[in-house]
Amino acid sequence: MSADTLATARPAVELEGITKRFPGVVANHDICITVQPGTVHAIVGENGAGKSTLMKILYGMQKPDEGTIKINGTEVSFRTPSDAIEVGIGMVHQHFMLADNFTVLENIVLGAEPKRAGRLDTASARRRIIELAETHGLRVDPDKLVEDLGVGDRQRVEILKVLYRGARILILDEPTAVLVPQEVDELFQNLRELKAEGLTVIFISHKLDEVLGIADAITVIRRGTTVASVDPREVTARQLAELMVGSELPTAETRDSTVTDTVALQVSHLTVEADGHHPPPKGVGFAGYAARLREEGKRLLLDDVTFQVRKGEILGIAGVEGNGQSELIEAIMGIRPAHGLVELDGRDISHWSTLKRREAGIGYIPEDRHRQGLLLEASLWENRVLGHQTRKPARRGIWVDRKASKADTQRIIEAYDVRTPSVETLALALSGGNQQKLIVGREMSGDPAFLIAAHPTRGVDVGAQAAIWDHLRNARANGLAVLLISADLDELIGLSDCIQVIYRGRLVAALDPCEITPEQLGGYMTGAIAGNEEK
Ligand SMILES: Nc1ncnc2c1ncn2[C@@H]1O[C@H](COP(=O)(O)OP(=O)(O)OP(=O)(O)O)[C@@H](O)[C@H]1O
Repeated sequence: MSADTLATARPAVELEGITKRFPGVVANHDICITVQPGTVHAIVGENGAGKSTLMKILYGMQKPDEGTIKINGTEVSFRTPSDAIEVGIGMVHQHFMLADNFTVLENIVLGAEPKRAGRLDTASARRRIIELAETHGLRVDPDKLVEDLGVGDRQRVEILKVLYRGARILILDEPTAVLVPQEVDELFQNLRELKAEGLTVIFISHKLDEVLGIADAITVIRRGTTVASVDPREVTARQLAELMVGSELPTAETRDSTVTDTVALQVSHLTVEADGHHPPPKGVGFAGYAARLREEGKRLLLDDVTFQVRKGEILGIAGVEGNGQSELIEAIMGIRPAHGLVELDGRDISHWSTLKRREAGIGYIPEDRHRQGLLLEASLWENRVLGHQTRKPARRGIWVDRKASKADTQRIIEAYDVRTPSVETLALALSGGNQQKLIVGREMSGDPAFLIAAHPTRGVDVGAQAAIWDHLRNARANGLAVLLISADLDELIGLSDCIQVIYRGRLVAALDPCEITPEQLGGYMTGAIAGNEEK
């Protein structure tokens, strides 16, 4: 940009004195941020700092109580996201909002269809999508079904979708949380190209190394207000973390093995069919059944999975989302029928209900905290009891023991640093990271024998992440067996005693976390490096 244009270029976004209050909480207080056009601007802050609230205000989902918003120098007031889209703002949410059984083209135009004589003008939509994809280096095939796309491609479709609606300012909410390192590189390349085209990107992230790698400017929010605007060339990840948290961070771990010889969970020949569950014919055992189904041309979501987790061990499962990890968790929890054997402490639990499995001591941190982890309309203490109704502290005789449940919720709030006004607060009023901390605390309570931890620190800030890692390590040292599924490769490598890679429903490689780099792991996960058990 020449000095002249620099002098005349108006900021893409100016937020001045933004304040937003919720009952009992000031989520945003006097926030001031200026985002220059054609830049990538990162917003960082610990859980509950107020980032999402601010982005919702900028996208017209919430109204500020005070303050002004200017877009390209003009003051605006949004009532709904449509108003924000109208002036060129687009939002890519963390959880993709695409329809799986529609094509890329259909997903992109959905809700903004070009019509000719009252009918969908597919030809002009296709032309425009191809043109947008080429201009911004976002390669996708418009005719592919979304269900056949990998995570990185789906994200590109989401970005194209907002560009198609004319966005010049893009808000990305934790865009790298679900990507492997290679995909992160591609996304960043895309963002650089968007920038070169003069578009502005605002993005929220907890991964500070990545923020430093891509951002042109960084704003730090702490306890609802802007505490610093920093130049990424002038700070380290550690300094940035300390600015966020306002104190020093815990130091790195020691890696002493606590793995015992006692098997807590044994999974044998676990197999899940894509087109529903059909019990095997009489006389056919589990071993070899997957091979038989394969020969019959059946598509398998889980393909003959066998492994064990011993007491004191964390077994990590690495995989690009959609390679069978959800099916694996659901089969172990008894949510989804499967062929094969699941044994807990030597007992066959394959035919037990989910509730019975939980009562037998399986803790479960689910991957989707909104659908499976929390009742958003219920209070925190009621959520503490959820799924644990039949156990202490919830149960007294046939009644729920409210007093004990509330006291235990308070204990979790303190031990896991859940930021909330009280145990009576509704779960929906907590920030995403604080909801996650509550679930982790609940599932670690009551001495589980075996814990499934799916993305245990997704969406939590660096301080809380270190605390959750500590809790997991301590529990492991006390004999807990953990199955850790995570998209965060540093987390997998840092916590696991062994890492298994899942690819197209199969366990294809067993790796030593002390010897593997995130890049190599990413290679196995995407199939670029062939595993040793390919059939
Ligand atoms: N609808 C709501 N009702 C009441 N309080 C809310 C609501 N939404 C957010 N809050 C509160 O506002 C504060 C800021 O939350 P926000 O979700 O903006 O944080 P965040 O920085 O995005 O956190 P995270 O990194 O955990 O997602 C929190 O204390 C939260 O509990």
